[in-house]
Parts: sequence; C-alpha cells; structure tokens
Amino acid sequence: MNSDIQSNLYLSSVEPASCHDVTARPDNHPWHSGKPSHSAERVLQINGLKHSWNKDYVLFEIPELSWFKEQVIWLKGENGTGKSTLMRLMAGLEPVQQGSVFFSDIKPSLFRSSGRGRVCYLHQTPYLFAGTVQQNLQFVIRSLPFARRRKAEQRLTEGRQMAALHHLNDQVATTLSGGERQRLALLRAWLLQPDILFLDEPAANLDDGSVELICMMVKDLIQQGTAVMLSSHQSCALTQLTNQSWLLKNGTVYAL
Ligand SMILES: Nc1ncnc2c1ncn2[C@@H]1O[C@H](COP(=O)(O)OP(=O)(O)OP(=O)(O)O)[C@@H](O)[C@H]1O
Repeated sequence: MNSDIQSNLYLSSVEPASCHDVTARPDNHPWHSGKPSHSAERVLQINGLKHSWNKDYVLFEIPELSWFKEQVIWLKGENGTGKSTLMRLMAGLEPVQQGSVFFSDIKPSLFRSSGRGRVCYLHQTPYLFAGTVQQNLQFVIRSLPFARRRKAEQRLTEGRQMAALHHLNDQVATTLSGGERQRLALLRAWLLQPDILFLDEPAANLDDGSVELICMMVKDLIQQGTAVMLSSHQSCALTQLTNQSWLLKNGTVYAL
C-alpha cells in the first residue's frame, strides 16, 4: 500500500489492550477528559503532546488527555486550530515530535510497521483506488486477514444497499460524485470494522440524505464496538451520535 493510500485509509493489525489505571484530573484543567470511571476501557492516551509545523509557532500542546471506549468524540475547533493534524497524529499518520500518543500501551508508529490493521482515518476528500467501485471494495476486503475476509464478503451486499451504491458497482470510482465518494470511503471502513475510526469532516459538502446514510453506517460501527472520533464544523445528524466534545482552542484541547 503506498503512502497516499495510507494517509486516507490507515490500517493496522494490533488489537488495543484494555487499561484500567485511570487517573482523575482536577475539573478545571483544560485537558480534563470528562467522565472517566474506574471500569472504563481506555482507547487512547496522550501525554505531553506538542506539535509545531514551523519553529516559531506551536500549533498545540496537550499535557494529558484520555479517550475512553464509551466516548464517541466530536472534535471541535475553528479553521486552522489543528483538528486534522491532531487526528492524523493520533492515527499515526504524522510523526510525534514531542510527547506520546498511545493506544493503551502501544505507540501508533508501531501499528504502521505491523501492516494490516485496526485503525482507520478517513479524510474529507477520500482517496479512491483506480478502478471500479466493486474493485475498490474488493481491494479492501483482500487486505483483511483471511479469517475476517469471509465475514466482510458476506456484509458486502448489505453494505452496498446501506451506502446506496448498489447501482454503481461497475462505475469507475474516480467519476463518482462527492457524496458517492464519501459513502464509498465509509463503506470500505464499514467492511473493515476497525477498532478505531477517525472521521475528518465527514459531512463536509454532503446533502442531508448522504449524511443520513453515513450516519447509519457509523452508528452501526459504534454498535459493533468501533471507537469513533469525528471532526465537524456544524452540528448535524452525525454529531448527534457523539457524547463527548473536545475543543481545540488557544493551542490546547478542552474536554467539554
Ligand atoms: N503538512 C503541513 N505543513 C505545514 N503546515 C501545515 C501542514 N498541515 C497543516 N498545516 C498548518 O497547520 C494548521 C492546522 O491545520 P489543520 O488542517 O490541522 O487545521 P484544522 O483545524 O483541521 O483546519 P480546518 O478546520 O480548516 O480543516 C494550519 O495553519 C495549516 O496551514
């Protein structure tokens, strides 16, 4: 898989381990993560994460932040505050400059080297492989370990209906409309059933009908156990699936 593909559909094979040593933080700290409970399974842990694109300006600095399994997160923030950068860092698509990002006890950078996987990042303008819709879907199914491939194949017909792509099977994927592309990208993720799904502005430029379809697939993934984080500028059906907000502001993250 080349780096372009990885940057839009990133897979790993490592199963995140559960973690129970939750440390309570004072409520007035900007990084306080809301409602940790001692029984909560942690998806991800950030410590001392600092990122700069140039040496004169720190984009953000996050002392400590936890994401727990029961939290479906809406990442908010004004244009340019670093939402995409943060998601890409969490997905292991950007190198960590300072601090750490752990999926429980495993660094995302180790996910990459271990190949096929469990973490998926979808960009707002998803990369589609050359070829038809069907070939795009088959490519993803073939990327799965053998044991999971059969199940994905069984889900294909249902998925195509759910994404309203059943009539576009033989169409060249690069000729799809914006909404159809987004639905195809999400259908690929739906077939993969990742442990963690990052959706970067999934509703951008979509009409209400497409948002509803995407919403249905994301809801289904959440019910199947996928931990989901999405960024979105506006409130929509998708953001209604979330139960925790992280606000990127003044160069740090506030868990609301
Ligand atoms: N690869 C890069 N090299 C240099 N600067 C970058 C790079 N990627 C992003 N930036 C800069 O970092 C800042 C944050 O960008 P990012 O895309 O993460 O913000 P965002 O909150 O997702 O924005 P938007 O809401 O507009 O999508 C911007 O000023 C952007 O120009």
